[in-house]
Amino acid sequence: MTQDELKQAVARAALAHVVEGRIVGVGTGSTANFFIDALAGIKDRIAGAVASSESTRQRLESHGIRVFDLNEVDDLPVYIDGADEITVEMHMTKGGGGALTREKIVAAVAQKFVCIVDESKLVPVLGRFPLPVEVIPLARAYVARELVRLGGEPRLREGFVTDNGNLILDVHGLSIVDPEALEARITQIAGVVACGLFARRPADICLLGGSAGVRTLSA
Ligand SMILES: O=C[C@H](O)[C@H](O)[C@H](O)COP(=O)(O)O
Repeated sequence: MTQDELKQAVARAALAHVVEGRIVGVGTGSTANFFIDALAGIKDRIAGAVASSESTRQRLESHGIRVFDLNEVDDLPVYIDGADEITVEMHMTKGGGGALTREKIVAAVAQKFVCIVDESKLVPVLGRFPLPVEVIPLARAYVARELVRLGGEPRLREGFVTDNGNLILDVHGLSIVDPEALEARITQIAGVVACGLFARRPADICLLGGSAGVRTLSA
């Protein structure tokens, strides 16, 4: 199977976690896009969706799925999204598409986070994928210096502006031995909006697509 076929398989499997008659939280990226396309097939059985990015909002709406503002939603049973890396502890690196901040907010509201990935994303330790950090433009240089002090090599994502009007520093070479501590440490730097580590709010389950089919993992 190709990587896209594996992504499609986990996206379809995620439909089983959508709660009928309720709003579903929807992530961003190529795997989430396959999920949106699958969700269109059951759109009459859900109340609508909340989107973690403008691109996701547009894709949902193009399928005729009603998109709610998160501020209108006080109870979200499930959030479904991809990841750039995930461990068996359900810790993730996210933000390859630059949507990490809104993803983190929607994930925080949701009762359950279902991560959908192909098997190439499962890693023993996070860190091969550069860690995205969203920063306020004014703080770019300061935050970059602080990230160097933490042992990383931050690189500005050239020509990219987030949905929130901010910049992304992709941090290479970090040793992520304690993801929760590092997430807290980076988030505390003045000017950081969010860091792409999802360890303090890990996934609840992971649907992992491989050549033998879709496996369900949980911590
Ligand atoms: O900002 C983007 C998100 O965190 C994505 O969920 C992540 O980059 C994975 O994307 P893809 O499914 O395209 O590999």
